[in-house]
Amino acid sequence: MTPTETERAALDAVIDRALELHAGAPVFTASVLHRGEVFGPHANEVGETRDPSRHAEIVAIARAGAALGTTDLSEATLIASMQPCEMCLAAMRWAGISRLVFAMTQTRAPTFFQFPALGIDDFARAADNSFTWSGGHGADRLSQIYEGT
Ligand SMILES: Nc1nc2[nH]cnc2c(=O)[nH]1
Repeated sequence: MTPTETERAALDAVIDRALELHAGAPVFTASVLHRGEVFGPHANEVGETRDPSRHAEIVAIARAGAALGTTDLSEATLIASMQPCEMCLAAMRWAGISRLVFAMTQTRAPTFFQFPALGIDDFARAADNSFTWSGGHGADRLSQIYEGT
């Protein structure tokens, strides 16, 4: 899948936000792009909420759904600084999102995944390819945050 210009612009903003927030520990950011409107960037809220499920993508999906008054984000694209983890891929699917664009990849930063034997291709296949994705865009800008961790 080739990201649209709007998706690339939203990804650039997500990357910028991660770099702004970065102060040592890895930081993750994500947005939901829905009909040209960007919800985000939002950061991971695991630390402040003490909730291990509060990944940036979950926050972005929750905020977009709340703002739009729906759980149906089937017209949206999920945009993330890091390849979404297994939990976030499931949340994306529950929201009906079928387009995904991200920067850093599991291949380059494998430590952030709980099921390392499974790659995103495996998840797409297991979901009957009901979502398309494109990753690695701008990943070099984030190598200081995620690589070598
Ligand atoms: N993609 C992603 N990976 C993570 N690993 C730990 N937290 C996060 C997060 O918020 N997003």
